[in-house]
Amino acid sequence: MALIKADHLNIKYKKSDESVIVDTNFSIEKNEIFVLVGPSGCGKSTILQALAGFIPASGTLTMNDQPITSPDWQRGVVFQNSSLYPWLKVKDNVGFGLKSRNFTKEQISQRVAYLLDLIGLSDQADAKTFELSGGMRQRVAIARVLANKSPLLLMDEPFGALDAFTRAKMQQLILDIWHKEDTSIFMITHDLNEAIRCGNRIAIMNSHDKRIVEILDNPFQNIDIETLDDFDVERKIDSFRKQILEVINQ
Ligand SMILES: Nc1ncnc2c1ncn2[C@@H]1O[C@H](COP(=O)(O)OP(=O)(O)OP(=O)(O)O)[C@@H](O)[C@H]1O
Repeated sequence: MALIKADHLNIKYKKSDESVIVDTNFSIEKNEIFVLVGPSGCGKSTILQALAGFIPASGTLTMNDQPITSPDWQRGVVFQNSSLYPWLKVKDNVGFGLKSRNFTKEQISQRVAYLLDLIGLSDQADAKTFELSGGMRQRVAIARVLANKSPLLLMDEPFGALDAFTRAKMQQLILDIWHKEDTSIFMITHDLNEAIRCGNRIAIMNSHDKRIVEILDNPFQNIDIETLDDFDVERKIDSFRKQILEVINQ
């Protein structure tokens, strides 16, 4: 059974007459990284918001066969500029969501310590978030969502505001987390190299169809394109990138 199922999905914003998403179909399997790419304004974030339960959609949209009707901890969201609680220490930001659920103090502090180690910020546990760099803040935002053990992470351009070097490190971090944690990921990116490095499957939208028009299996997941020096593989990746671009520009 697919984790997420979207059948004949339509999404329309309240104050608008026209649907932004029309009759789209896709599923997200358990433990997959599903990446969505497409031109600016095509409706990627709109799909993510419906998945999060922030906005209503018509058609079928289910998680584990249950309709998605409102936000809940089962779907954790990371935005490009996720806001943290500036008055709380790093460790309290990470553990914040757990306090409202039935966990003991001991369980919370164990989970927080594990996550800080996972994101490489154990030394910053007592720092305030404004003392951190952009990349560090984004790592805390990811850990805060992971703390809930959400079966699905929804990431909207999570590394869009970071420099290329930090971005590459964050992509590796996401892959490491994905290997260690029992989670699935829906990620939006503008960066095709990022899509090819991280996605198991790459879903593609163009600027006019208002739906996902193609979903490709990615044979190159986990390959660090930036440091690749195998000419033959590089050529194949280049042709895969062109294949994606052709669909985007259809
Ligand atoms: N709250 C809203 N109310 C009305 N229309 C909206 C709202 N949010 C987005 N839209 C419209 O929906 C369309 C899709 O926007 P969306 O943000 O989903 O695109 P996107 O593919 O994520 O774009 P980008 O890559 O630039 O972030 C756009 O035409 C946008 O103007």
